[in-house]
Amino acid sequence: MIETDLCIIGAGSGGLSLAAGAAQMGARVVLIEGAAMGGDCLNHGCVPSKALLAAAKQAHAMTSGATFGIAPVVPKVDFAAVKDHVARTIATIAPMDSQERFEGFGVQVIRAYARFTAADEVEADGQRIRARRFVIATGSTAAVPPIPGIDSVPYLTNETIFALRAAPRHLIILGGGPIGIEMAQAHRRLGVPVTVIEAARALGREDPELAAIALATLRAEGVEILEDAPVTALSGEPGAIVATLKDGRQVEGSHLLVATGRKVALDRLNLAAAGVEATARGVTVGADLRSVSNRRVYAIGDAAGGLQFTHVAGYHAGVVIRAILFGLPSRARTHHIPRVTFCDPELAQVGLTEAEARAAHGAALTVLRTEFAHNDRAQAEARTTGLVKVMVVGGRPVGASIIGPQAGELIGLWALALASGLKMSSMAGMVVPYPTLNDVSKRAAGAYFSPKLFDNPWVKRGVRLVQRLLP
Ligand SMILES: Cc1cc2nc3c(=O)[nH]c(=O)nc-3n(C[C@H](O)[C@H](O)[C@H](O)COP(=O)(O)OP(=O)(O)OC[C@H]3O[C@@H](n4cnc5c(N)ncnc54)[C@H](O)[C@@H]3O)c2cc1C
Ligand SMILES: NC(=O)c1ccc[n+]([C@@H]2O[C@H](COP(=O)([O-])OP(=O)(O)OC[C@H]3O[C@@H](n4cnc5c(N)ncnc54)[C@H](O)[C@@H]3O)[C@@H](O)[C@H]2O)c1
Repeated sequence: MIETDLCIIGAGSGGLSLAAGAAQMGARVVLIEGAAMGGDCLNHGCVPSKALLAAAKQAHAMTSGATFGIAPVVPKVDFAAVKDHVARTIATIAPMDSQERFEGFGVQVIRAYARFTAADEVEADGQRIRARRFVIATGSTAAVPPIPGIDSVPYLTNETIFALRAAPRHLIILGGGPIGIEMAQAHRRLGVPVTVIEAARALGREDPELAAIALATLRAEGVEILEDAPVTALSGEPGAIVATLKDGRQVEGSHLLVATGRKVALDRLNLAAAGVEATARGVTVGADLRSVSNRRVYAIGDAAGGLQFTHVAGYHAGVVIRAILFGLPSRARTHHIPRVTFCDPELAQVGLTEAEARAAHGAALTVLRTEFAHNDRAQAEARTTGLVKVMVVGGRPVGASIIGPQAGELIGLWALALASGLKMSSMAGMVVPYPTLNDVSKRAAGAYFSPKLFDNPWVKRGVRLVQRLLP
């Protein structure tokens, strides 16, 4: 029997952040991981997908230099070597998440799947762990839709696609969410024919105007994206898979990637033994991320049933650490959480989209827009596709949407503004270096004040009066 202050189940983005913080601040911590240290993000998610996208971007650059006077060439893609780059990236980052590093912090790491045996006890690898507090940080896995025939055809998920060493002859991707869209563009740029089949609207959570720009770019690069196209049956054999759509159309491909959303990983936990309530979305928690039915238990990251991002899992770790270590009240908020789909151009959002802001604030809403085409750096780099939209209520931003080069970097400024409740005057008053892409954000903020300054007869009268009086 191990007695400890804090037992964390799952050594992914959330569990690792919490374990490192709690142990370094003096708590006795047991961390239990059933598979690879680092969880989805490192092994099957963010890291491999961004490494693959980077290789794809390099390939694309070779085909798109004509504007600069550089003759396009068809890149020779060594698919296995691309995968070596992906594997190397994971291996280089892995020591940060390793068992040894965490043991160095004083964390007791157990490599096995954990299950609750009582309200205050879990079992893993034959050991019983009793703790003052438990944190469920078990993440999620690919949700596989119950399409007739799906069990009779081989399919890939995020856990298997990065291990493919040979380029698919034709990749069918089921689902046009962030995973589907990122994987579609990455594979297409590496020379793979790709068809995305989306049951509803691709990038359906994003501002439709911005999503349309991303989808148009993918289509122009040769990705076939079928929307409102539910699949009614899957058939075929390895290397020749057929998806039959509701309207009777058939799509044939060599490989099938299922990217239709996530299922929280709670099955192995035997939650009933601990009286921890959960739904298909995740552990039932309040804003404090504490189980509503067992106050010893918290849930963070994907398992908490909300936004599913690595930075959210890390943020959740910070929220619960306050309560668990210091007994202080703390609540997770969402209004300042950014998200990025790392297609090219990148698509980034923080706070409310235009439609959400209009529904919430009606006539009090002002929407500001600036296009990358008005940005000198974007012009110099011939990367002018995209725009920034800022939703403003009462002189403060309530949301920002960006599609364009480095949107994922640019959204950080607006995430800070929303988190800190900054006014538009602070954003407009900021001095950014010239020429940088960040000037699009400053320009958008400036647009909030331009009509008040430039189209205002009182300002003009005031200036004329002062000019008459000044010596
Ligand atoms: C392809 C893909 C790309 C993504 N890209 C991004 C991105 O660019 N940016 C971003 O912010 N997010 C991205 N995400 C989402 C991100 O990976 C997740 O939101 C994040 O990993 C969640 O962290 P977590 O700690 O909740 O869970 P995870 O990181 O999944 O960790 C959970 C861990 O718990 C372990 N576990 C499960 N059950 C048990 C048990 N009973 N006992 C012991 N251990 C257990 C698992 O083995 C796993 O290691 C991506 C996801 C995918 C699939
Ligand atoms: N860049 C990032 O931050 C990033 C990248 C990838 C994933 N993620 C995280 O992982 C989560 C999961 O990503 P995802 O893309 O798998 O899920 P998702 O839920 O975001 O999108 C799934 C898409 O599949 C569609 N779909 C559902 N069932 C279908 C079916 N039977 N046939 C065809 N289409 C179907 C849905 O309409 C939806 O558009 C994301 O929501 C996000 O939180 C983040």
